[in-house]
Amino acid sequence: FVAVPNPVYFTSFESNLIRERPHEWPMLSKGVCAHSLCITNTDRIYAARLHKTLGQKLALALQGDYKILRLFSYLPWEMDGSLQMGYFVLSPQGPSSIHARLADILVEHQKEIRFCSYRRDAEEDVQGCLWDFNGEGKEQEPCQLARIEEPDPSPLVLNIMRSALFYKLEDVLAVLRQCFASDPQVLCLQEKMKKERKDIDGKRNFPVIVIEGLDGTGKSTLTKSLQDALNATLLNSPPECISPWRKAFDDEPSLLRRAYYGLGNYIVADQISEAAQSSPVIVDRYWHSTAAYSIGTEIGGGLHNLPAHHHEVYQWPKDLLKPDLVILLTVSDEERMQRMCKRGLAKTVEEKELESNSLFRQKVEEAYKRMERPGCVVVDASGPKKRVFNDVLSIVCDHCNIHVSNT
Ligand SMILES: Nc1ncnc2c1ncn2[C@@H]1O[C@H](COP(=O)(O)OP(=O)(O)O)[C@@H](O)[C@H]1O
Ligand SMILES: Nc1ccn([C@H]2C[C@H](O)[C@@H](COP(=O)(O)OP(=O)(O)O)O2)c(=O)n1
Repeated sequence: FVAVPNPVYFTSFESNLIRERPHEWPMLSKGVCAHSLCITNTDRIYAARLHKTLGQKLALALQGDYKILRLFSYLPWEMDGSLQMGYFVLSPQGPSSIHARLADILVEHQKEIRFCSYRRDAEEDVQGCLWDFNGEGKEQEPCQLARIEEPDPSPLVLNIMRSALFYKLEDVLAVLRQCFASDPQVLCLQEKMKKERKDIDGKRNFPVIVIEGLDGTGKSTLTKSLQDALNATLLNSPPECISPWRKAFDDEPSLLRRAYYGLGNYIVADQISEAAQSSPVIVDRYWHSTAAYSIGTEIGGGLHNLPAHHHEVYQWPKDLLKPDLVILLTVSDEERMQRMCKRGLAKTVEEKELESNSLFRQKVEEAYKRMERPGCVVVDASGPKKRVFNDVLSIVCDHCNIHVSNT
C-alpha cells in the first residue's frame, strides 16, 4: 500500500480475497509509471536500517518530479511473519530515466531488494512485473493487479506492534542487545535494569503526575511551577543518564529510536518509584509520548486511519509503573509555533516533521487522547502561564487529594 495521501492496497493473487475490484489507481494517472523496492532481508534491525538508508539514497537519486512513498508487502494469510518494508516510486515522466538513476542502488542491494515495475495496459488495467537481476536486470512475465480493501488488522498497525512500540522491557532490551552487543556501557545498563527493577505495584507514599503534550505546549514551564508549588521531585523521560545517546538514536530508524525511548521510560519508572516514597513526583513526558509519537509517525494518511478507540496500541505496558494522573496540554498550532520560535531550541527530526506537517500533529494529539488506563486529562494550555498553572494545580489537588496553601 501507499501511505500518502491514504493507504492503497493491491494484490496480484487471483483469489476470493478480491471481493471488489475498484479500478481507480489514484496515483497511477495517465503517463505515470511506478516501481517498488521491497526489502527482503529478514533480520529486522538490519532491514530497518537498510530501509532508512534506502530512503535517503532514493531521495538523492530521484530528485525532481519523482514521488517516493512508503510501502509494505505481506502475504495475507500470514501477515505477521511476512511483513516487509520498502518504497513505491511514482515517475510522472514514465519509466525512461528511472532505471539508469536506480542502477547503482539496485546492483548494490540486488540480493536484499525485490524490484517491481507497474504500468497501465491498453485496457487501463494495471500490470505488475517482477524484475530479475541475474546478470542484467530484466522484467519477468507481467501479472494483472487488483486493488483490495484494507485488511484487518492493517499492516500499519501490525508494524507498530512489531517494530515501532515496545510493550515489555524484555522486548526493548532484546533490540538493544542485538544492536549494541559489543558496547560495554549498554550491556552494563541492561544488566542493571534486569537486576534492579523496583516493584512496579509497590505502595507509594506520594502521587505521581505526568505532564504530556506536543513540543512547545508549555510542559517544562508548567512542570517547574508544579515542582515548586508541590515541593515535588521533577523527572524527565528520557532521563539524564542516557541523554548523551539521544542524538545518535534520533538518527536511527523507529525500531531503535523507540527502543531508546522505551528504555528511558523504564529507567524513569525506577526513579519515580524511589522518589514517590518521599515527595510528590512530576514527570515531563513518559510512556504516552513514546506511544503517541510512534503511532502518529507510522500511520499514514488522515486521522481516520488511526486504530479505533480502545485498540491495543493505546494500552499501557503491563510491566511499566503507572502514574496517578496524566495531564495533556493542548494549544493551537499557531500559538505553539510562536512559542517554539521564541524559544529557538534544537529540535528532533520528528519535531521538525511536526512543525511542517499539521496532519501529523493532529494524529499525535489524537493518539494522546485515545490512550487508556491511564487516559489523559486534557487541559487547554493556550492561556497565560499563571492561568494554565492554576487550572492544572486544581486538577492535581482534586485528583490526588492534596492541599496547597497558596492556590
Ligand atoms: N501559557 C503560556 N503562554 C505563553 N507562553 C508560554 C506559556 N507556557 C510556556 N510558554 C513559553 O513557550 C515556550 C515553550 O514552552 P516550554 O515550557 O519549553 O514547552 P515544552 O516543554 O512543552 O516544549 C517557552 O518559551 C515558554 O516560556
Ligand atoms: N518518553 C518519551 C519522550 C520523548 N519521546 C520522543 C517523542 C518526540 O520524537 C521527541 C520529543 O522530545 P522533545 O525533547 O522534542 O520534547 P520537549 O522539547 O521536551 O517537549 O521525543 C518519546 O518517544 N518518549
